[in-house]
Amino acid sequence: MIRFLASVSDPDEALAALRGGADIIDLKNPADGALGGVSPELIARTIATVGGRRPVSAVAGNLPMEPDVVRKAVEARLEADFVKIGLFPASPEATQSVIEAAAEFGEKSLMIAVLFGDQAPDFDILDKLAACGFSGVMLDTMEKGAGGLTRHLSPAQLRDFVGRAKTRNLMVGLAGSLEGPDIPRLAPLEPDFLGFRGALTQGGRNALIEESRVREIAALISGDFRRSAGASDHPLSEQKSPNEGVSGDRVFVKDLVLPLEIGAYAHEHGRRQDVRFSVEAVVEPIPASAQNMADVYSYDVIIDAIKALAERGHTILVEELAIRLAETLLSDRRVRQITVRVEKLGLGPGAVGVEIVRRGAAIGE
Ligand SMILES: O=C[C@H](O)COP(=O)(O)O
Repeated sequence: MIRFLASVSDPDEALAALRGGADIIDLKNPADGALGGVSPELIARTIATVGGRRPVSAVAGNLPMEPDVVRKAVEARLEADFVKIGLFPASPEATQSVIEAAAEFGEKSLMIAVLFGDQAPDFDILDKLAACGFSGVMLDTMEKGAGGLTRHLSPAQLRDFVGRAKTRNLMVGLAGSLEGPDIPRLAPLEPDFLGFRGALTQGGRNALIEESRVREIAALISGDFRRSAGASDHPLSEQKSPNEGVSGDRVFVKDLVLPLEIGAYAHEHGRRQDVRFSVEAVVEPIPASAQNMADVYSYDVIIDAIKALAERGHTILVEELAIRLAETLLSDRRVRQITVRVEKLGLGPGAVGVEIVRRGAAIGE
């Protein structure tokens, strides 16, 4: 099970996170950089408010890699269930001495080391963390304006990190400007927790977190993305072609490209990107006497429906576009089956998207 860590700045936000379904309440001052610390007094008040309903973690702060400074900061925060200690860019010797200095607290609180995915983190340090009594390790990002974790580290690097941590019995977390669409991409790596702050607000990570947004992220994290063994709908089992059994003539529109506001990531909002539509309608056989538009199902109807879709405001998913289009076109009783392909063309690979096949009610779907 993947747990949901929500970073909050005070008791009120802690309650919003708790009500929204966060599993770990993580205290930090987001206005003070990646690991801005809050006072021990605020930690105590938040712990009292949470009242044992969830574990509370606290960051030690944005600290220089000096053993005495880090030791003092951790000592003042031991009331929290976890203390997150940032391993900021420094010489290997300085990093090692900070880890060794923290070793004395391993019995009193669970210590989580934070590495930064945008600062060329050294995963070899995990051996030292395990040897010095750390309970866990996580990745975050330091420069919050420079893109999320998945922009800085490849899927293979993230998998390597999670695997190495687990092999060393370290609890492992991933964070760093993560958004909802990152969850199904990171879930297969099976981290112990995913951490969020910016995605829980409407105006960036310094705005107040909103319970409804916490709820959305909680729902995505608890969703089951894994196929259980022996499931009858195994992808390799024999599938009937969706076109089987539907007869008729075919009217199609191929490769109509329109600029649309579409996408789930924040960077896809407020701009248009090219989307390619291809549609094939299986329709009643065209009568032999057909001579004018009244006798046929026109491809113009398809083009108009696509253009109407492009006029609407921002759409999150290509799937939604495909389904809306299929529904619109199937409302014409002459249409027996619709195949809709919707492709985004601006995301790097040639095209990414979805193709769906839907049948009219009379055909039985
Ligand atoms: O510990 C997790 C961080 O607070 C994540 O913050 P962020 O999502 O704004 O990068």
